[in-house]
Amino acid sequence: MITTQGLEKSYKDVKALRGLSFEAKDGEITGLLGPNGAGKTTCLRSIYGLIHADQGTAMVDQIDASQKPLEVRRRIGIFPDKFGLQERLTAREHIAYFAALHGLHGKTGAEAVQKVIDDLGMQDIADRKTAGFSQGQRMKVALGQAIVHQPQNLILDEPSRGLDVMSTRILRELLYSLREQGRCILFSSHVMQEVAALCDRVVIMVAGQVVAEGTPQELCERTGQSSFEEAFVQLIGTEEGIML
Ligand SMILES: Nc1ncnc2c1ncn2[C@@H]1O[C@H](COP(=O)(O)OP(=O)(O)OP(=O)(O)O)[C@@H](O)[C@H]1O
Repeated sequence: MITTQGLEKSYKDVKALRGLSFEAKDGEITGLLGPNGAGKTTCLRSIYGLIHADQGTAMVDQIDASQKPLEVRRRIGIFPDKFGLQERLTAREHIAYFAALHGLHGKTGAEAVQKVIDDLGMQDIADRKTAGFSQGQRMKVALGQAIVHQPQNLILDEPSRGLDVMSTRILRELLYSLREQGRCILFSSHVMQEVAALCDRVVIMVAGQVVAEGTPQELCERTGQSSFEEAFVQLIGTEEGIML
């Protein structure tokens, strides 16, 4: 579970976060939706302990990210937006490297890697060098690296940016299965359709603050709109910086 309470962060005279409070629950996919510059990346970085908020707290499984960043990082998997793979290494070696970074060595490490390979259905590609991998296969390797230490929480910053249709579908199925396992999945996006299709709950943020949150259906009902797109435009007051 991830919660932020009153997060504030300024970069010189730019106020990126202005008292941001929201919750992403276990067993749910929560989408952080907002236009460019809304503060989504700053929020995710505060949760991961990469930046210190000026005020407020980011908690992961009830642990304060600014006070115990290492403990928090053990509980989070980060899905990168670029899959930088070494072509000479196999998929298994890529994932084993991340297992080792998390202190999983020897038999424990090998078992952790095998579990991820099985969970992600990667048996057929596990021992191939990654040179020539399709985008979907590369994405699975990246996700394997993110979850090899079995984190309770998964964070994705703009996950489908640049993904082809097939890879987007694979990612969606993988996220659904992680949700089934009771994990907390938080992702940021400015692509409305993606959020509406994928998320159980949506947190809409503008200029560093939450302006609305709820299920896509609740947000439609609250605004009296039949489409999430119209509801969203009404809630944030503009269409700028948002992709359909
Ligand atoms: N390192 C930095 N130095 C100065 N200003 C920054 C820095 N990082 C972010 N900002 C500013 O803080 C605000 C929020 O940026 P942030 O990247 O968190 O937003 P975002 O919602 O992730 O945007 P996008 O969808 O474009 O990635 C923006 O005005 C941005 O220019």
